[in-house]
Amino acid sequence: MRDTVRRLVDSPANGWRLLLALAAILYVAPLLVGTEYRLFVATQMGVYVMVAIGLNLLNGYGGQVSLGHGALVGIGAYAAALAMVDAQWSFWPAAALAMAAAAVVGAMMALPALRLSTWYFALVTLGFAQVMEGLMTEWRELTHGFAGVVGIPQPALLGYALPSTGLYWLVLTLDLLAVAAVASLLRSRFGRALIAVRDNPVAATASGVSMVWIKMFAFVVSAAIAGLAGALFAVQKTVITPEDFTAEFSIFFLLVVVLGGAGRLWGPVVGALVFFLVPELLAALQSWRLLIYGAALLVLMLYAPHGLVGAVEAGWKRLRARLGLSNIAPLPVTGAQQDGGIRPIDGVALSVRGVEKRFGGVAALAGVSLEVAPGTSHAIVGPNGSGKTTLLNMISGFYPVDAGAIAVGGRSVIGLAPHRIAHRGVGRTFQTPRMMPDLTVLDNILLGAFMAETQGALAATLRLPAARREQAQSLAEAMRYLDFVGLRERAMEPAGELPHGQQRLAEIARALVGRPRLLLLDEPAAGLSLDELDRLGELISAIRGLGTTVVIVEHHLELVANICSSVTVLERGAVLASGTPAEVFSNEAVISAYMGAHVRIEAAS
Ligand SMILES: Nc1ncnc2c1ncn2[C@@H]1O[C@H](COP(=O)(O)OP(=O)(O)OP(=O)(O)O)[C@@H](O)[C@H]1O
Repeated sequence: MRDTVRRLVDSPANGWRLLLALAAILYVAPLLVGTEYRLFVATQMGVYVMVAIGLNLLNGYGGQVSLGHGALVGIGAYAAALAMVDAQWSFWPAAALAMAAAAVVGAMMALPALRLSTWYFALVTLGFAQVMEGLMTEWRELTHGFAGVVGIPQPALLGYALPSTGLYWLVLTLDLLAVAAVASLLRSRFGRALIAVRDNPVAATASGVSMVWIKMFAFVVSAAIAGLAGALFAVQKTVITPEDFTAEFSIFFLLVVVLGGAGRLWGPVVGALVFFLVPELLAALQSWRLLIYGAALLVLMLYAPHGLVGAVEAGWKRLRARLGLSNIAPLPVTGAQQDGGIRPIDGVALSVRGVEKRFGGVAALAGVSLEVAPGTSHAIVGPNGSGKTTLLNMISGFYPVDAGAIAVGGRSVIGLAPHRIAHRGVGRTFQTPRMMPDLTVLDNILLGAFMAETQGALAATLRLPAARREQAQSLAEAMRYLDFVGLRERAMEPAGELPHGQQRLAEIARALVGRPRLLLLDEPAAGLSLDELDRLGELISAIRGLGTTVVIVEHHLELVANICSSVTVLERGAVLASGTPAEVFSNEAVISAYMGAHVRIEAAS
């Protein structure tokens, strides 16, 4: 018995079979048990699923809360209805117009997202939804005011008007296509960037992702999906009025996403199903409905924060563990696909001249200068608080420069945003590793390939051959760098489960996948065991061997002496000494200001 269950649970093909069987049931159900009323409810649910799929992309995967999606559905619905009724368009061009109109309005709505924090932004979207509702009522010449748009015709396919079963099938098909499209978008660099912006914006930016751009992208795609749902909403209801698109309507979609499981592919489907079926089943308890909803949501938030799908996933993992099955997915690449070594990198020079930075009354840097030749490794050392990390943050654009000049490869990077500096070939790691703990190590590393990939979002979503080829290349490249840092065996484990030292190595691998011409490492040896320290030394030498210029902030002076050809010592934001490790570490001023203290620190720890 246990073996049978084990076999059933362990076959990935069974998951697909189940999915196909469910889809087949959904397609044939109207022929077997369909009544007009049931078809109406099922189609409406399908339309709502569509909105929730789009909102899940934005909210679940992108971490942006929109309380205005109901209004975007309204815009799609009005655009399609007016085009079909007043301008006699057929359904498909009207649906395209609905998507475009919602996308444009969505982009306008997203503009504040670029400046505001999540919850302020949510409030802005709510306000926006109210304004849109007002416009739908007041702009009578266009929207027909309170009366709304009536007599919206049925969509036609190849010249034949679809009966209600046909509309149900159309919505079902579009829902399945939308899930598939979101799934393949999520597997691409766009999806990885979106999730990274949600989970670790600093890592995303350092990997070359523009926060502004990716948030805008998510909002526009999500709005376009809401627009398409709006067009379907209009043809299904045949009459639309401003009252259909109230603020509660918007909040409803957010609840569907949260209930089903934000950031879970099938979350919106399950959420909408429960929101629709429960009232049907609870018809006898109609007056208690809101109370039951509220209580259910509270319980869910407390005990299943990842929604119903999240709870099922957790249960599934427990079941697999109990059956002695691994929850770690197999590696998606074979050794053969990984063939081909790591290509050399063309390192660039770094020049820092008279750089200053103040934080209130503290002068973190007071006129620091240093030069690093291409392809060499340079260390920045100094007592705690001497300004080392601040300098790295300024070279990589995370802090603006108060005064002075910084050039990478002879070109100034002053005033550039961090993601733009990353595009100039500057990669970095952080004092505390910036990993996305719930993603696999491999997915974390793949974020580094963001800049190397060039395929557009549409090509990635449609999985065109060129996009698939590029993704396969990135995967192979990521695996090569995981091998390089010695983490191949742990590629499919959640990054958060790696010990601290390995997270550091993984972060270096991520930076390397971006093929940095200048690599900034912030205290890579902190917290490493002696073995790991040896490995790190070899690794940094190997990285320099690739050709990359390496700048390393480090307290571990033996490591510095072994791997760096030049050193700058900072003290209280100024350069105390610079030269070869031998020169610097025998300098009296350095010994008394730093190394003495350092030796004391080491002795104490
Ligand atoms: N974001 C910030 N806001 C205010 N002060 C800051 C900020 N970042 C750094 N500082 C201050 O600037 C000075 C230099 O800090 P920094 O982190 O660059 O030193 P560090 O040499 O990297 O030290 P450590 O070896 O401890 O990492 C310190 O006095 C610190 O308190």
